[in-house]
Order: sequence, then structure tokens, then C-alpha cells
Amino acid sequence: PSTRLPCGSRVLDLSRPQVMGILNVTPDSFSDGGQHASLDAALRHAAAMAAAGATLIDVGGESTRPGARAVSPLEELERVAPVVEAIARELDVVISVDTSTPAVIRESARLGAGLINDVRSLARDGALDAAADTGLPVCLMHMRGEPGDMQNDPRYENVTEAVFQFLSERMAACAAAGISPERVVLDPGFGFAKTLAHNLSLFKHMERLHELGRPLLVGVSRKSMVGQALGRDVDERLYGSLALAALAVAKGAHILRVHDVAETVDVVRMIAAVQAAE
Ligand SMILES: Nc1nc2[nH]c(SCCc3ccc(S(N)(=O)=O)cc3)nc2c(=O)[nH]1
Repeated sequence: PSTRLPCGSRVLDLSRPQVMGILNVTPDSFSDGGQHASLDAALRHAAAMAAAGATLIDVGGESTRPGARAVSPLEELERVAPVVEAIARELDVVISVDTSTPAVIRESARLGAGLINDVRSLARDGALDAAADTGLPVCLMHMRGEPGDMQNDPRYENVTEAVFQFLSERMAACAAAGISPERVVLDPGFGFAKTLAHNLSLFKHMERLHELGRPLLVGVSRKSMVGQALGRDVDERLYGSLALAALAVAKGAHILRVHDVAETVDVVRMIAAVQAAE
């Protein structure tokens, strides 16, 4: 696939792995306790991640961690829009918007977003048309059910094949709605409707997804697969998260969605130094 991904007014160079910094603008975000509720704090955090080497900032106004409660479209828009507008004005980064809501997709694109990141793969009514109309690239991610019930005994014959099949079908749905495959990024959806065993097996066999011919985005930062494998609380998962970041890069992932940007950028740069050697 081409190594350049047009993202609105910017272009992402996917010939080398890119680090996407996580910016939760939710009161109950699973990791940073919603301290970015205020616009100023959010902008400062985004600026710090950009300075640390993030080339994308992922702005999310709905918590989709297991058990999270739903948020109204209006509330989500009120959280996300001011932050997208401020980052578009102040920072030279690709703004990714983590949303499933058509109104948020449309308004975010109008305010300068460069990537639509939908954990529900544009399944909601109107989402495919909204994303198609923006002309922006979209990230499609595997999930089953909703955050409220997705961890209730998820079962797969073969989790990697199920994820492969799902992403293939969503890509076809996008193509039918006028979103060409060149605009698609794919994501296995670690931590969504998956047990530890599912997450580990899917990570081990991740290269299978390259056969879909699109860039891969991986989001494992501080997630329960690290916590369960190592017995670590959410604020003790940096080392495990960096191990998975390194392994994801070794497996050909193009975008890493992380909380700890500076640390992950050093992992990516160290691997690049070795790969560039004679
Ligand atoms: N493309 C993409 N977007 C994402 N947005 C999020 S929000 C994280 C929600 C969450 C938190 C914690 C756990 S857990 N129980 O595994 O620790 C699961 C899901 N994640 C991703 C991801 O991966 N890709």
C-alpha cells in the first residue's frame, strides 16, 4: 500500500511508524481521570505530546472502556469540538477524532480534524455517509457489542480470523459508501470484546492483517492485557506497554496509539536506528 496517507490538509508518512497521543476529554477516562476536562489543560497536554514527537493526537469525548456509560451526541460534541478547534489552530499535528457519532464526525472535519477514528467502524446510522462526505481517512476497528456488554464472555473459534473477516467486511461497506480502501486504516481492537487469551493470540498473529493491504493502527497502551499479563495496576503498565509497542513495530504496525508519547517515540527511534544500519 502507499506509504503516504492524506489526512485533510496534512500528509502522514507511513513509511515509518507514527505515534498517536491519546487525549481523553471525558470525565471518566480510564487512565487519566478526566483531568483534561478543561480546554486549557487539554491543549497543554496535546502540545506536550506533540513536542514529545506525537504526529497524531486522538481526541475522544466518549469513554469506550468496558462498562463505560453512553454519552449523548450533544454532550460528546460539546466536549470534542472546542478541543479540535484549538488544536487545529495551535499545533502542527494530525487531529484524529475518536467518535462513532455522525454529527461529531461532520463538525470535527469542518473544524480541522484529519482522521476519523471510530471504534464502531461506522456502524451507527448515518456514520458511513458522514465519514464519506468528509473525504477524510478512517480507522476501522474490531469490536463486538457495546462497551457495556462487550466483555461478557466473548468467544471466538479463531480470534485473528474473526478480526480479519470483520475488518474485510467493514472495508467493503466503506467502499460501497464511497470511502475508497486508500482512505482506510485497520485496527485489531485490543481490549474490545476480548479476553486476555484472545488479546495475546491476536497480537501474536497480527501480521495476518497485513494481507488486507492497509496500514495498521495498534492501541494497547496501559490496557488490561498488560495489567493481567503482569499483575500491574493502570499506573504501573508503562514497561509492558513499551514492550508491546516495540513488538508491534517489529510486526509492521504503522500507528501506535499511546499515553506515554516520549517513551514510545524513543522505542520507535531505537528500532529505526537498527533497521537503518548496514
Ligand atoms: N483505533 C483505536 N481507538 C481506540 N480508542 C480506544 S479507547 C480505550 C478503551 C479501552 C480502555 C481500556 C480497555 S482494557 N479493559 O483492555 O484495559 C479496553 C478499551 N482504544 C482504541 C484502540 O485500541 N484503537
